[in-house]
Amino acid sequence: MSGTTSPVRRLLVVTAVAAEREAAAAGLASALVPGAVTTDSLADGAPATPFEAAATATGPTPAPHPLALHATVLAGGVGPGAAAATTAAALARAEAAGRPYDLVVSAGIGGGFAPAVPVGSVAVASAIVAADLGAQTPDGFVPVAELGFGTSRHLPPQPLGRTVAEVLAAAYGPVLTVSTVTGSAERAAELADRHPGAVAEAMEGFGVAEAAGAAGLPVLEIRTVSNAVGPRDRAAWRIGEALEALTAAFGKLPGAMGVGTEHG
Ligand SMILES: O=C(O)c1cccc(C(=O)CC[C@H]2O[C@@H](n3cnc4c(=O)[nH]cnc43)[C@H](O)[C@@H]2O)c1
Repeated sequence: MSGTTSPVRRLLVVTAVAAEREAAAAGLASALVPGAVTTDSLADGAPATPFEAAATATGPTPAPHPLALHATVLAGGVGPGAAAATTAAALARAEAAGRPYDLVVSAGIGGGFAPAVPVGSVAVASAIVAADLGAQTPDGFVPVAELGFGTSRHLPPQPLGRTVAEVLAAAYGPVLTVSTVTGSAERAAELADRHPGAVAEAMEGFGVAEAAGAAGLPVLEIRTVSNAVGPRDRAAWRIGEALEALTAAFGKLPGAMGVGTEHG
């Protein structure tokens, strides 16, 4: 059961930076058979490589079952533009190779809306929202969709999105994509006011979702919280804690999708 229209056999996970990629890949590798996880970095032109889990099992390596889940974890760069470009390139490359993806996940660390979503917790998107794409007017911000151009949000497939949130014990609500990290209490309050129930903000989700949508693919966003959305205090970001939470979350993801751990 995947919650998408067909079973997920090939998964593309898009993070921003290498530390996030390694954390997500380690979690997936802990849940899948050896060889089922590949890492990639279109941002620096590096080729895809099989992901080697830190603790390698001894004995013969079972071949991944042809129907098992295969995942590629990509570090696609920071911000919605880099995320959209690298995701689109990865999807096109896989399609051309005859191995198209079934599901795309935007993932990494993010800011959590306090106090509901504290540092170290997990957030799963019920909607992936372009929170600062639009126009500033004398009456306030107008989203790009209300200006008559495109969309301002993408909706993850159901019931998969909600199931993943439940299995990951995650806060479930809109995750905002911003091009500028929030740095004041006033801005945090404005975003929370404009997006009731928002659980987190980050910088790539909407870009990843635009590329997935253009390819006709479903998309999820999973964030682990390194900092509170609010006054800027970069020294207080708990990046290590958030990366550990990312590994734990991705260790649970295949089970949440109900797919792909069987050996051949
Ligand atoms: O310095 C490091 O070791 C390190 C390791 C992993 C990630 C980073 C980043 O700085 C990633 C930037 C990334 O983080 C997201 N993010 C995190 N908090 C927020 C926030 O409050 N508002 C918006 N974005 C946030 C964002 O998606 C960036 O891509 C460093």
